[in-house]
Amino acid sequence: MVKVVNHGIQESLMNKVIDGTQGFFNLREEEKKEFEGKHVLDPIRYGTSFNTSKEKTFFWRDYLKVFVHPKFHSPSKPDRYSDIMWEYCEKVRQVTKVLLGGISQGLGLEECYLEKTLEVKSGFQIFIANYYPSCPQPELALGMPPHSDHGLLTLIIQNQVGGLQVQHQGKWIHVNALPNSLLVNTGDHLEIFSNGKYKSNIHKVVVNNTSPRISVAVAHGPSLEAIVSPASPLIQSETNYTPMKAFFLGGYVPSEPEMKRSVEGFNGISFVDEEESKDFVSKKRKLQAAKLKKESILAEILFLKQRRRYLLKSQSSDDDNEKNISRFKKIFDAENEVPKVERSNSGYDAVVESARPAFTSKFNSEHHEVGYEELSAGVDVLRMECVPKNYLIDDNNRVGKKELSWHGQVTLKV
Ligand SMILES: O=C(O)CCC(=O)C(=O)O
Ligand SMILES: [Fe+2]
Repeated sequence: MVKVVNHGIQESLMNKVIDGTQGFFNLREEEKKEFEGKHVLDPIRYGTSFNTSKEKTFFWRDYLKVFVHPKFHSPSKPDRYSDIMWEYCEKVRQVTKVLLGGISQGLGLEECYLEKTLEVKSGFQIFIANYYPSCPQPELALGMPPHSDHGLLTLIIQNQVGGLQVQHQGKWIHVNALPNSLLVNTGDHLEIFSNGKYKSNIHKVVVNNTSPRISVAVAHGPSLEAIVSPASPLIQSETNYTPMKAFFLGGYVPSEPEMKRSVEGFNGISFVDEEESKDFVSKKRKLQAAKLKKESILAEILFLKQRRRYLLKSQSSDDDNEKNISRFKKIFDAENEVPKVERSNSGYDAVVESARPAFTSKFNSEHHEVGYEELSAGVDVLRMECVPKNYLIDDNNRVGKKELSWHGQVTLKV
């Protein structure tokens, strides 16, 4: 983690971002609920982190996550928040570009090497506003569990209340932010790209019982199209990092350890909680299996079509062949089925277009990235099946449904 000062972003703008964020979390519950995304890929998601299923620690945080690049989204409330977000995200992206240039040079590469290789210009930028209410029993809760961030660099500002801690040599160090500074976390993609020279830092957030804390973390990553591998000049004969897809939702399912790491990272920049991730991956696996099945059926159909053509051509008077032909005819008079399948596939992108999240260039038509039909299909399926998961501890410390903004209602029990 580093602290950046003299970054050129006006203090007044940073204050407006924090005030606007406070304004957002101050909205009435029904108003905020308008932005309560249903699925991890929704471009705007307001929600609450609350996980009691396994751990005995409670996560004490509300959040708003917005995909702001390559396509800009923002909540329509409170007034002017959108403009402020836009201005801040532009500025913070410029700072990130400069930092990445410096990092690239620090690795002995050309200044633009990292930016070009990882297609950062069309990379993702996610605005994550965190609200940690003061907590009656802070020793039993965490704002955010230990994690590393998933992308390249996450730039954080906060109101005057501390709580961020970084792990250093096995110990948790409290981060004292300098006034008007940006706190910068190095992410997993940077660790891979630098072949381990820049480690992604592990951090967590603790809460307190006096003042609510607000932080705004803006995460920056490569184009989701990019395969993140160690920069070739940094590759050594041994101990190389394994390349990974910038975003595993883009058509490939991660291995268990990768999944674990990604989930940790995702918690960090708060894409998903663990259950949601696992659920997503298991659905994606099923979809991939279904896709394979569909492909093999289509291949079989193609083969039978050719065979039919061949048999028709040969015009054999042979009885057996007659029988075969009429059998094939029967099958392929149901040939209409085939164009239907094909039609629905080729139309997929259009159908799902409106549901596409903008953060992922893969799904973003403006960036001409189409064809991830199984993911698109996954999005659709998940949209239908995904139920928001908000929980409340009842008096017997069981877990059940809960409304958002639960902090006031909940008694902590371990
Ligand atoms: O609230 C903070 O200071 C840190 C937030 C964070 O770690 C994250 O959003 O990944
Ligand atoms: Fe983080």
